[in-house]
Amino acid sequence: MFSAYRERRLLPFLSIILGMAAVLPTPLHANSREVSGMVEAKASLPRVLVLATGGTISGKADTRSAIGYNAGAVTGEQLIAGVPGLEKLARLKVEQISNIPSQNMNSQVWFRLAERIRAAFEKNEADAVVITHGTDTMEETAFFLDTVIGNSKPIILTGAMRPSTAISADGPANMYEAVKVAATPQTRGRGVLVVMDDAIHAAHWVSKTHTTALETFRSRDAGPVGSVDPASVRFFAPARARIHVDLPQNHQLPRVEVIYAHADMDAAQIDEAVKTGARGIVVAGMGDGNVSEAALAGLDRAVKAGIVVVRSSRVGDGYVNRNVEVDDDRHGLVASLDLNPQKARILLQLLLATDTTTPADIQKAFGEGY
Ligand SMILES: NC(=O)C[C@H](N)C(=O)O
Repeated sequence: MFSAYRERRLLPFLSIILGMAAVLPTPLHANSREVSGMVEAKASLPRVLVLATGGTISGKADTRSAIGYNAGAVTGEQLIAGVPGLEKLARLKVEQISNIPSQNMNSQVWFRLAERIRAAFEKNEADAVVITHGTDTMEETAFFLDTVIGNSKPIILTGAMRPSTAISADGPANMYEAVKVAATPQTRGRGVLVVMDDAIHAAHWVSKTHTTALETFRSRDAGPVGSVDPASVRFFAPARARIHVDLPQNHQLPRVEVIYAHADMDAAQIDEAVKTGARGIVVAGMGDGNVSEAALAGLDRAVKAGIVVVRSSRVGDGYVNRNVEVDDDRHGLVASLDLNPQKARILLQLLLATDTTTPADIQKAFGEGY
């Protein structure tokens, strides 16, 4: 409900206390919590529902080593309390959906998120949603939600590369910018976005590209769709048409394997996927989605067994187009165009789960070219 949003009463003696807060030698986080708690969020501000799922943004140092930490150790509520100024951007309500490192992200959490967001928008409980998330699988959650939620209200994912206890933790700045983008009217109708390190990325194109750097998210080919700084939000690319698939009603996704191609590749993993009951295979192919002759023969066996095979690429940029080096028509294969293997897997899972099963129809959903 509206009243449940973080609206804090303006305390008497605000200016005196704020002045004290500025000179007291309290730690930054405790100080920020105090200050933000004393400033009332205006009723005219947009309502942003924060859904916390875990990740390094909720990480805390662990004594096992100088750099060790556990992701998903701080709650969403604590996280918000450490970001001064949010109350000037939006009225926030925080809910904890999970508290896991995103290497453990799974379809149950995806369905929980999708249902919660759908309900919040349908019942007009929120004007936008911000999801705090680990960075390892952020692009996958973003793409899943972008595909199943048709609403034009903003949905922003953000996270951090450094845990909350690190020197120069990036979580608070990313959180601030995510709420700023969520609260900006121009963000409507742009699908699910990832806001990290001053950049705004579309779910379709964004990928994590560096193991540890703050500047890890990159959008393939054309780059980010916008930028954000403490003063402004700017979009410099038009909104992309979204692929839409209905949320499967039974909340189940079929098994789809991603198989990574390499020199000297045989068909062992492909045959194993067929034997163990995969409904689909996505190949992270070499270059333009290529595989060896031996692997292609394995893919032929998979297609004959009724498994849908999508060719994607292990290369980070460019399109995998139909019938270039591989005769997709003859082999009955689908080309992923600009979806990377992990996102192609999600789209194939959703299509199979909603009874789109022929390679021709699946190719249509992936797109047939621009
Ligand atoms: N920076 C991060 O968030 C990495 C962490 N492993 C996660 O994805 O939860």
